Amino acid sequence: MFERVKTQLRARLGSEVYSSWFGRMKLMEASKGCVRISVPTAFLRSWINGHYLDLITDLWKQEAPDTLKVEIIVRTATRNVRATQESQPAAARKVSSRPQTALASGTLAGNPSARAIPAKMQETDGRSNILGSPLDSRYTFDSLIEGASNRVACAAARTVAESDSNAIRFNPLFLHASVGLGKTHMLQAIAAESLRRKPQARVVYLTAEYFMWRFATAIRDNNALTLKEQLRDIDLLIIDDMQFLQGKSIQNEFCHLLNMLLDSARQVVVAADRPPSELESLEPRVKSRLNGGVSLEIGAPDFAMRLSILKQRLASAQAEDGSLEIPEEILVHVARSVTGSGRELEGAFNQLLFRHSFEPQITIDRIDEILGHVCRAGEPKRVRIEDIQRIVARHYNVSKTELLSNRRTRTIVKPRQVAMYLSKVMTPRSLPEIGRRFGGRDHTTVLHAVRKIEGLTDGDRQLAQEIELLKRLISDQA
Ligand SMILES: Nc1ncnc2c1ncn2[C@@H]1O[C@H](COP(=O)(O)OP(=O)(O)OP(=O)(O)O)[C@@H](O)[C@H]1O
Repeated sequence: MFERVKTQLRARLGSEVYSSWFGRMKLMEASKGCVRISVPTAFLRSWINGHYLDLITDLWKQEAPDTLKVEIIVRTATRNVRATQESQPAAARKVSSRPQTALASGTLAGNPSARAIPAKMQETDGRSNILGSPLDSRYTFDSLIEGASNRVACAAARTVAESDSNAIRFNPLFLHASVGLGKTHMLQAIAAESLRRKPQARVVYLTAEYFMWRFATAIRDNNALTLKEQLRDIDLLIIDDMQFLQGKSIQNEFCHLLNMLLDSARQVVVAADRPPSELESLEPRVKSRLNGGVSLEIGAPDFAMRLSILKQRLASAQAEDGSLEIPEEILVHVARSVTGSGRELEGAFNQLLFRHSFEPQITIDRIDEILGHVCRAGEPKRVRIEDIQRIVARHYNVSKTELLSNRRTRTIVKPRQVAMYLSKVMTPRSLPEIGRRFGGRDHTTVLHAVRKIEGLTDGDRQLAQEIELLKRLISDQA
């Protein structure tokens, strides 16, 4: 039923709007007339509530007439955030996953409905970062552990934070890394250090989603001009999670701003989960401007870095609880076992701290049990060929039997080739294995399909977007 509602939404709103706002929706619950759909950020929740809730409710009612209510919820970080914060409309900041985050009252600039901001995030709010998101005061260069995987990026970040406007060297500075490897930490450290050195500097740190929200709200309230003038007047613009910048008109605005800042020698720093050339949803002009500076990758931390991160976490936990003792051998064991991102390490450390509070003599075996859970959570999800076939068939409105049949009509050949292509790129299965799963076809047929779709997506933007949408739908199901 959820798939049908999504198909209807896509048909009514078009692929671009659909993938911008609905691509990351997940159905959490549908019972007793109540439907709960989750999205990853408060920004998306607020936007969907404000613009599309009635439409979604109508579509559900068409599928299930006894539907009373559709509710959009945020699926992450809810443990740290009080209900009052739920009304906050913007992905104005990236909420840290630390459980001890405290809340205090305050107001986001220009955003009266955003009432609660974690206390540790308030220090620079109300200063020069007024147009942007509040900074988390824990994210500084002092707390950023340097090592082989981020040394070059750290050096560039420090140079940017320390240089004055006559000595700009890397512009724009583009940092990319997969999730949890410290992009936000590094960006906010740049903002904090710049403000520390030049308290009067106009520094703006924003997530791309917040940028979209600021513009969309300003356009709605006929304030776009004022906002543009304010943004024009800044010294350092820092944009996080660039991969989420969607929509042609917002990208045009961003492109104007980027051109204007770069041409007037103002520093711009951008981070994303991939390099500029791979940001499929970005307009070529934006990509090319972002490509014109320096692009650096942050890699996964090695053992030495992981151990340093854990030791640093322990030191700050000990600053709050002087009696806390965790033997070094345990930290070494955790650093060896949790080999993923800083965020996974943080998760492992929080688990450790929690267990330690009622099991102070915790053994390495017990830690393995606990970390088994943390490590599994960090593993990539396994995508199944059956899920790919089911989702692709539904997307193109053909049956799975038709997809696997020998019929050669165009309306079936294309979905079949797309499904084979996705099976190749999203699973570790070999070409012969994929052929077998597609009604006993030869591996050369699968190879032909893969090449055909690869060739088509190069020139056909709509197909490329369709493939991206399908990838997301499939990953969400995995
Ligand atoms: N080198 C590091 N030193 C200290 N802490 C780190 C380092 N790398 C990551 N972390 C910590 O790991 C957590 C996740 O980092 P952060 O949020 O900056 O990652 P990200 O790359 O922005 O993730 P996402 O792609 O999900 O936005 C943070 O608490 C951060 O402080």
